[in-house]
Amino acid sequence: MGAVTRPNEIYIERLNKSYSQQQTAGDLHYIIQDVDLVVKGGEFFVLLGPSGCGKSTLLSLIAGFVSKTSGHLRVGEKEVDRPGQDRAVVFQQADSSLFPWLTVRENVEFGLRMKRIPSARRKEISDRFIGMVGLKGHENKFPRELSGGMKQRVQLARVLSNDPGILLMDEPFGALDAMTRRTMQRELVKIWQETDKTVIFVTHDIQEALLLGERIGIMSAGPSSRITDIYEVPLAYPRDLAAPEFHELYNRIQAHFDE
Ligand SMILES: Nc1ncnc2c1ncn2[C@@H]1O[C@H](COP(=O)(O)OP(=O)(O)OP(=O)(O)O)[C@@H](O)[C@H]1O
Repeated sequence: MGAVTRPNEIYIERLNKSYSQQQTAGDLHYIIQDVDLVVKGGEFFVLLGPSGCGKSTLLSLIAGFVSKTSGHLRVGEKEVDRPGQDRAVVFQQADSSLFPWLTVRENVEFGLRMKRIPSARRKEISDRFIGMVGLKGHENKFPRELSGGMKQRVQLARVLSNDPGILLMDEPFGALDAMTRRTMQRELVKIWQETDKTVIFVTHDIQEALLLGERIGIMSAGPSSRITDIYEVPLAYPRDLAAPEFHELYNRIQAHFDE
């Protein structure tokens, strides 16, 4: 018997995606081609690659938003063919995912309300995650009254309150100013350490990848993009930007993109 698969483990083998039904194997019009990847349950994995290489496409495949052309894609024991409550996506722009007519608390509790969780329990859960993302005291504000960083925190609290085993994050801090971005990166690491979720985090920023990931998968430029290399990051959290090991890894990864 093989090892027991955790429900928040992701298994990808020879995964292909083409947006045209007419494409056949070997055709250069695949967006991603022959992607192999296993992400362990509870792991923080970063997908790093140049703009347009297919990072969001791979994330959307894992989310079940788009269907694969061929290959295997499993979450736990199940082949992915649609979105599921075991996976949640955090997008770059919180605006498109928050309801402007609901307060911070109502936005965070939205999924719980849909699941008909009683209000006392909803409040307990939303209090926990609003606190965790540092929004205590802002519960009754509407999205229009919040900064970009605060909206992104609401999005994260809402996703966490639904308790998915897997967080799929598509450049979630890309639109934030540098200082807010650093704070959010630190807090995300803390939240991940507290909740044992699997995180797949998409970025094209090497420094961000090195601050966050236990492993970093490098995607080649598209079309027919693949994960060409995987780096282990053997540095303790919180990561020290000034450490020589950090610079050394940064330079090795940068070299991929200079070729
Ligand atoms: N619905 C679609 N139909 C056709 N082509 C698409 C579709 N969605 C994405 N693509 C193409 O797939 C390729 C990869 O796009 P994707 O958004 O996955 O890249 P990315 O690495 O996330 O880029 P970025 O870092 O700029 O967000 C691009 O060439 C894009 O034009």
